Amino acid sequence: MAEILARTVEATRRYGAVTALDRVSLDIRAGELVGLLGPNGAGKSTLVNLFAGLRRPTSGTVELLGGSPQDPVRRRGIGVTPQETGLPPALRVGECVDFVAAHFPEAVSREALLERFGLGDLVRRQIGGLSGGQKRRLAVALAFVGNPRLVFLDEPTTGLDVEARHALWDAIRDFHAGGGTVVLTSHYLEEIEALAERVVVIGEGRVLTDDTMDAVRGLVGVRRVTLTGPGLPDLPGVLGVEHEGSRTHLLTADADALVRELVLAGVPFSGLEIRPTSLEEAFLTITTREPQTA
Ligand SMILES: Nc1ncnc2c1ncn2[C@@H]1O[C@H](COP(=O)(O)OP(=O)(O)OP(=O)(O)O)[C@@H](O)[C@H]1O
Repeated sequence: MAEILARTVEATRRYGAVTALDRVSLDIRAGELVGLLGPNGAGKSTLVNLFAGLRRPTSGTVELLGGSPQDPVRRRGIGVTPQETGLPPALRVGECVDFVAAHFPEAVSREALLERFGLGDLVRRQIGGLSGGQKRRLAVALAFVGNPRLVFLDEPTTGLDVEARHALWDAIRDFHAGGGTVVLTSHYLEEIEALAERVVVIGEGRVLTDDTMDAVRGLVGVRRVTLTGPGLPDLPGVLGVEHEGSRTHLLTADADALVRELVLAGVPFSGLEIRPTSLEEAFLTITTREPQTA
């Protein structure tokens, strides 16, 4: 098994009466690309902040690169893009990168970094004059300046247009392909779907699910069988029926059996499509079901 780069053991974080994280135990291993998914206020940012040493747990322990997340030496091995960043408006883009790079023994080259994040043309531009999307890209790029082993990206592509988002995904994939470890949170399910190999679903401060992307998608076990066909009879194993124009969607746990039934019933149909549940459907099912007692 790969080395554990970050770990929480029974970590709880309270803010006054609010329990933002409730006894969370999680290992992040070298080479993983982990997506943290959960509704607003679930505790995702709190978890990232504990890992990155920006907050301490109320109880339980947090380890980063084999030591304390408060240890500056460990922190030099990671990169972080918080959900909100305030960059100094008077600094030029290149100066800002140089300033952050000065904190790391093995910083990447400024040119290579800005190129990778599509900011090459903006090196002399003052940060105050950047668009919102450009500022966000710079904030994400800064997580990679120190040549980290592990990056934490909290909602990295919020506010970016589709093209910029995809470019950023490529940069994250490149980093991962080169052996880098990534933990990211996102509200865009398609982003988690496009990037993450492992999905940790968090709800009300607890880990509800921690599994591979495929397993999370398959968790619900429901398939959607779509076809065009007039007057479908009642068929066994159909959990739900939806109509959309001339198309009918049949939800079932056993698509193979349903198709056999359709054929045996001699129903004329066309345009048969079978689709696994989307991450969105799985996510809604996981986060709205009764919490399991620990
Ligand atoms: N500094 C703070 N003071 C008080 N309460 C806080 C603080 N930070 C977070 N909380 C509360 O802790 C809970 C978890 O918040 P957190 O920001 O970790 O959730 P999140 O999953 O990142 O949400 P979002 O998707 O909206 O960013 C929320 O109820 C939030 O209001």
